[in-house]
Amino acid sequence: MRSPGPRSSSPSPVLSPSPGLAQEALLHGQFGGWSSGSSAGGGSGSNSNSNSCPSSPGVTLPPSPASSSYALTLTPTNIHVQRLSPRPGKDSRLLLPVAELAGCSCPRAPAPPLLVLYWYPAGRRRKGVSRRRQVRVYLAESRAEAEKWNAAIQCLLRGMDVSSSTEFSKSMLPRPRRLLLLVNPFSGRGQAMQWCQTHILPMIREANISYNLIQTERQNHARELVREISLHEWDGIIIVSGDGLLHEVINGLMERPDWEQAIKTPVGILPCGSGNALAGSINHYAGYDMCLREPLLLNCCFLLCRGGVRPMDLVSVTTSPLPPSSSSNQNGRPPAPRRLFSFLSVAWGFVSDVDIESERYRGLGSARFTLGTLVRLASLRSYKGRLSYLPPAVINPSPDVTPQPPRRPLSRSITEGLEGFCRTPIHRTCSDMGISEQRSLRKEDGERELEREREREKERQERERERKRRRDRAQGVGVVRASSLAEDREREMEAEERMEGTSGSSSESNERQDECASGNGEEEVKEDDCRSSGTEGALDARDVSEEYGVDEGREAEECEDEPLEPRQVLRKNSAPSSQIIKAFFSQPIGGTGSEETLDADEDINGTYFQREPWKEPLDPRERSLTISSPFRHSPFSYKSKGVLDQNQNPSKPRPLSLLHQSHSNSLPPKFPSLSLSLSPTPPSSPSCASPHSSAYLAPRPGTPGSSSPSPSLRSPSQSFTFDLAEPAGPFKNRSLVSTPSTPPHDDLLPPLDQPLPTRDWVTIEGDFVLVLAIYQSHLGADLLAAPHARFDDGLIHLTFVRAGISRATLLRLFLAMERGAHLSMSSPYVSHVSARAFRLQPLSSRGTLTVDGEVVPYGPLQAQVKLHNSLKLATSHNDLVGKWVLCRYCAYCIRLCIGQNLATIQGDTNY
Ligand SMILES: Nc1ncnc2c1ncn2[C@@H]1O[C@H](COP(=O)(O)OP(=O)(O)OP(=O)(O)O)[C@@H](O)[C@H]1O
Repeated sequence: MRSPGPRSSSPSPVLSPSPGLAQEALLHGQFGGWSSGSSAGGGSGSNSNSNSCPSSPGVTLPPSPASSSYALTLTPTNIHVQRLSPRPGKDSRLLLPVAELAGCSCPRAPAPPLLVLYWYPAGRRRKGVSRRRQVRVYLAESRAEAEKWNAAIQCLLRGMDVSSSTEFSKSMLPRPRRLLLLVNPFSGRGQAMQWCQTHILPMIREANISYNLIQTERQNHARELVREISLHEWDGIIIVSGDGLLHEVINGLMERPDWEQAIKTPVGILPCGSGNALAGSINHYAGYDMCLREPLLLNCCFLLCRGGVRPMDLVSVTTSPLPPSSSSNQNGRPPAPRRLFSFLSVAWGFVSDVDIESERYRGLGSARFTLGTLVRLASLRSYKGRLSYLPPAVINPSPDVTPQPPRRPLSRSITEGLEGFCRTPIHRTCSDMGISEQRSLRKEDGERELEREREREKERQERERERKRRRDRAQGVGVVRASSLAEDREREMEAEERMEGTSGSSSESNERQDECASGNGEEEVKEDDCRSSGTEGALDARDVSEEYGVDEGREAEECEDEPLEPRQVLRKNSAPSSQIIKAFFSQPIGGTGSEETLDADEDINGTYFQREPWKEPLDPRERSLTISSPFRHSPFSYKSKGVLDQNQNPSKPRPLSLLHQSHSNSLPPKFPSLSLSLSPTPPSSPSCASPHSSAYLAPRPGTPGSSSPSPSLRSPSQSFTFDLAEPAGPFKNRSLVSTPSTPPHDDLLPPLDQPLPTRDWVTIEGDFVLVLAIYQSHLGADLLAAPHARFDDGLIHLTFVRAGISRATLLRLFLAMERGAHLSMSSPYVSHVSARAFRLQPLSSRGTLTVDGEVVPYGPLQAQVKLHNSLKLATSHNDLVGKWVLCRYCAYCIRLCIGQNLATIQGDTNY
């Protein structure tokens, strides 16, 4: 039945005019009541937030028609309900905003023709606003009528463009959305599965969403799953857990070869963890009051059912490598910096300490953080370190800021990233520097060289033909003697040629030696022997040389019994390539090395990339450590040489007095040793600092990425002593690089072990109580740590607290954070800044670093805003309700777009 438009009449049974009815009416009709309603406005309604869900889709409703009747009018934003037989003292009208509906249904026959509306109006609770479930059921005149209304409401819920002229039918509806739900049954207080039954699944069914629910069985299970699944089958991946599981999922997506597409898969979170920071942020952005537990879950689940999607920044984080003792290094591979992607935060000091140490109080739910905060306050620590950040004001990175030219191969960047972590002389000897020099030399020689080569080749062929003729003639006389005579003659000729060669000019000699080397058939055989005796490695090297333009004649240098010394002398210019070949030959072939080459390809730079997509080492120890307290063990802390670690007893809390450089309870009174440098480069960097830094690892002076005039000028600092053992095995210097599909390049940051750019960066060095980098508004569901943060603002919001702050002030800071009022707190020890990238260099020997609440190896770490991810979440923004909005660009690009910087936008769309 087409709506005749809103009727302007009261009293009943006609609808009275209301502001909502000023809108175009899509449908209008009369319905009977169903069962006994309890809410104002009449109709049939039932309130429920419990498991008992009598009118959920698929559940047969009890046949209890009510005597009352209703006039319903559907507009693009509301359903107006008018009770046609008003009850005294009760409001006869009810407004159901479409925005508050999770879904609607029309139960199949033989059920009566019912229109069932699942309404979640916001209601005030003790702590915050939460939605309460109400089911309203109306009996239509016919099934067709019920189905038409059902289709019309679903169209509105899905954000489809409709008007009063639209013929609503079931067929015009898009297919139901399909969600993959990943549930961590142990998150928070272990209630995730229970809440699935009572809250999540009923609402998802009501929203007509198809789903597949998988319980995770172990840590990294979700990560492995999303690496493997075919993503096009899903409209979104929803985490029913805390933030830790979402961290796994995002990194799993980024580890896929098709990560560029994969990361566009909408993801969402239904909070069942203890911190629930992202859920708190979603709740905040949607305009709801702060709330926890079930109210928060209902809000997020409701938003999920509405299906709005917002882009969200993703931050690329590079952490220090795993310590060599971990099993990932037992296969001979050196420790490599770890790249991961973060959606929430990086924390060091107080915040990460509380997060990890309060694991022991997990049973308390979110209250564990309160208790952990009090415990840590009682024994306040500070940590020495250096924090550098790139303020957002710098829009166009200068060439200085991006030391890596874009066309440099990723493998090389990664190798450089290993500086200070491993010593790799041999491979660096045959690195890109030697190759590029060789290649540039050859370029300079250019065509002249080519011409000479052609001439030599001609002469060689001519001589070859002459020899052949002689041999043929000799064969005609008497095979044995004649051939030997011919050979003698050949040898004489060759000797003559050699003599001429040595007495001629150097370039001439050079040519003749070439001829000698290649023109003599016998020598060719020997040389080939030599090559083949050089094993596959020689052949590989030759292949490589062909590809990279390395001199063909270099293999002869390996044949020491060949009469080619003059050639060697004269071929001085090819020294770099011969070094390269020597380096290749000096690699033991077979054994471990050969085995490694099975799953890895080596490039000419001495780094390697894996053929197989890189798999996160599933180190059982790492797994267990991720959610463990550093009191029991300190998994990733590295020791400065000579610092005695007296905290080996895993069961014993670490005595504060033993902390290296820690001030524990006696915090320094005022800005202890704090230095702020705006520019130039920070006093030292991990690369400069590491005594293990090798000249081989350093970029050559004057080359891109080089900041020091000479490697020898580097000044080791005591601050960053990487106590890493030399990895064993022939391929020890190979870097562990990423998947074949290269993950996005960090354009604002040099490799972790190289100095930061000299311009634009701000560096603060001193004693910190905490450093927190956050990109969402909430640090926990009840901690509004960055009130101004937006999902896609392209910014990292840094808060750092310096040593000297009193316990009382620190406590006040966290209390104020609950309301987001901490920014207005004035304390000389507390700073808040925004950045696009930062680097954190802990100088204290022990501590805890977390990324999205997960422990990462302790040591230098850096991060930059990189990608946006289309997070599946709905907001109260009308334009997004019911739509799947996928933005192609990261927030950075969007901001630039506003600034009309098209060149940079184009440059940035490649990831
Ligand atoms: N089945 C499982 N068994 C053990 N650990 C798991 C399982 N599934 C996931 N995990 C791991 O448990 C850790 C904690 O999970 P999660 O962060 O989701 O909950 P939480 O810590 O309670 O919440 P929050 O991070 O919000 O405080 C994560 O590192 C995750 O990888």
